[in-house]
Formats: sequence, structure tokens, C-alpha cells
Amino acid sequence: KVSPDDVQSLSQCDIPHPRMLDADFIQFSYAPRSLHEDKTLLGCLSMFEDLNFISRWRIRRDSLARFVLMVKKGYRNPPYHNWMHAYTVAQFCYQLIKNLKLEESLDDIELFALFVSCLCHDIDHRGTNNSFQNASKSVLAALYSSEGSVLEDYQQVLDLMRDIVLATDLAHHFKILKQLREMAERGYDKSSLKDRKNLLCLLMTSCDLSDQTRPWDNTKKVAALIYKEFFSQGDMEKSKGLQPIDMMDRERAQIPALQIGFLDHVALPVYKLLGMMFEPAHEVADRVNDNKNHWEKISNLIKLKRGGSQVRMTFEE
Ligand SMILES: COc1ccc(Cl)c(-c2nnc3c(C)nc4ccc(C(=O)NCC(C)C)cc4n23)c1
Ligand SMILES: [Mg+2]
Ligand SMILES: [Zn+2]
Repeated sequence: KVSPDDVQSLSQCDIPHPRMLDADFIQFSYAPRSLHEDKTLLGCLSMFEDLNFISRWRIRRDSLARFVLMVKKGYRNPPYHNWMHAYTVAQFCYQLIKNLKLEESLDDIELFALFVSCLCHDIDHRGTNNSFQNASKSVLAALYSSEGSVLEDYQQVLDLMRDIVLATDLAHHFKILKQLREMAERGYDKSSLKDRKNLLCLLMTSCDLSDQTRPWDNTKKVAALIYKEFFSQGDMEKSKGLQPIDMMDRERAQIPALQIGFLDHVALPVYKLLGMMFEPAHEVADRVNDNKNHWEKISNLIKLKRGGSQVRMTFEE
């Protein structure tokens, strides 16, 4: 369903090195949303190339072009869970692989499956997981041209992707949190299949929440997108005579307080665990903490203003 012209031009263009897209492309302080959406497919090719996936997995240029075009087309256009979310999640995955030297902790095929899962993990977002299963099979089929591809690798990648994408459900993350803590405290053991599975899940969640690891301006903009999505879901529930939870109710949500809670109880622990196993990840946990402190400043300002509405999206700096 992608245009042959788009496939052809994406197959024949020169692939730039990531630093040509932005001098800070590899830095955790870089905000991937600063790359214009028109250049994100080139960004994907650039990351595939720089991670050496194209040669390692003998991926034909036309198959790769078709694949990234199909994945991008597979996303709908809600305020947050759209293609730019998938692209930023994959970009953080690229930074983790490079900065944490993950090739020393995981196999090539596990890193490849993780990166591809980042791109695909919220395809057709509406909580319609089964449509993800079908969608991912068809886009992955594009990745492997029938002749010459090593079909057992294909099956292995699919099996890994299934577990990694299922791990993006926060309920799954909470379920394995105790094991993640135990692994981080004891130290990662790459000869343990359980540790490798759990590390892949932790890395996937780290990528999925990575907007919270970027400078404040990015965090603030992303919050506006997330609550726009939450509030329209709440409006829909109200139109059906249901009372949405506060987080989705534009009349009741206290965004700073909700964000402080999410960063405190969900995001920060994820990056702290990562920091316990990979020294360079300390920087990332610190930035999540800075963002939490920023929300606390705003929350205190709103409290100071008697009766200040908490739902305003134009926050004081
Ligand atoms: C990893 O899977 C997901 C799925 C969907 C979303 Cl929106 C997110 C996500 N990504 N960034 C955010 C931010 C900045 N704030 C959030 C505030 C609340 C919740 C939420 O789902 N709360 C209920 C739950 C804890 C029981 C999710 C939030 N979130 C992640
Ligand atoms: Mg998701
Ligand atoms: Zn996601």
C-alpha cells in the first residue's frame, strides 16, 4: 500500500551518517522530535546503517525502504501515539545501543528485534493488539524478500518481537518489576536467559518513556500531547454517559500532580534500574528527576495562586 515512487527514492538515496542529521544525534540530551517528520524515514535508514543492521542481516535496500514506509503508514494520527512517537522511541533505542555498548550484553538478533520492535510497537494504536500482530507480520514480511533471506532468523525475530512488544504494556512491566529489581541489585548475568528477556523488557519500556528523559521543553510539549489524547478519550466516555478517571477528565485532571506521580512511581524507577546496570544511564535518570522537579515547581506556583485552575496547559517556566 506504499507508493512505488517513494520506495524507489528511499531505496536509491545516499544514507547519511546520523551526525549529518544532527551533530548531537547520539547524545542523550538531544531531542529527536527536533528532526522534521519529513526527514524521519531518512533518520531510520541512517540508524539501520550505523547499527550495521543492513549488512549484518543482508537487508536489501528496496525491502528496507518498503518496510519503514509501511510501518510509518501503519500509524494513525492521535496526538501522541503516532509515527513521531515510534520514531523517537527507536531513536532512544539507537542511543542506548551506542552509549551503553549493548552489543556486549545482548546478541545481535536481540538488538535488531529490540530496534524493530520500537518502530512497530504502537502500530494501529487503539489498544488493538491483535491488529498489531497482523500488521507486524505484513510489515516484517516486507523486510525479508522471499529469496535468500534466512527464514529461521525471521521466525526468531518475530518470536523476540512478540515478547518485546507485549512488554510495552505497563501492566506487564509492573508484573516483572520485582525480578528487574533483583537483577539490577545482583548485577546483569548475560548467560541467564531470564536476565536477557528481562533486560529486553526494561530496555523497551525505557525507550517507550524516553520523552521524559529529554530536556524540559520536550517534556512539557509531550505532556500537552498525552493529555490531549487522554482528554479526548475522556470526552468520548462522557458522551457515552460514563465518568472517566480523573487522568482523562479535562475538568478534574491536575496535570502537574499527575505527572509528578507518573515520573515518581513509573518513569524514574525504570531509569534508576538501568543506571544500576549501565553507568552511562545515570545521566538519563538525572534528567527525569530534573523534569519531576520542574513539575513540582509548577505545582507549587499553582498552589500559590489561590484557586488557580490546574488544567491550564501554558505553564509558567
Ligand atoms: C509504556 O506504555 C504506555 C502506555 C500509554 C502511555 Cl500514555 C504511556 C506514557 N508515556 N508517557 C507518559 C506520560 C508522560 N505520562 C503518563 C501518565 C499516565 C499514564 C498511564 O498509563 N497511567 C496509568 C497506568 C500507570 C496504570 C501513561 C503516561 N505515559 C506509556
Ligand atoms: Mg503502547
Ligand atoms: Zn509507545
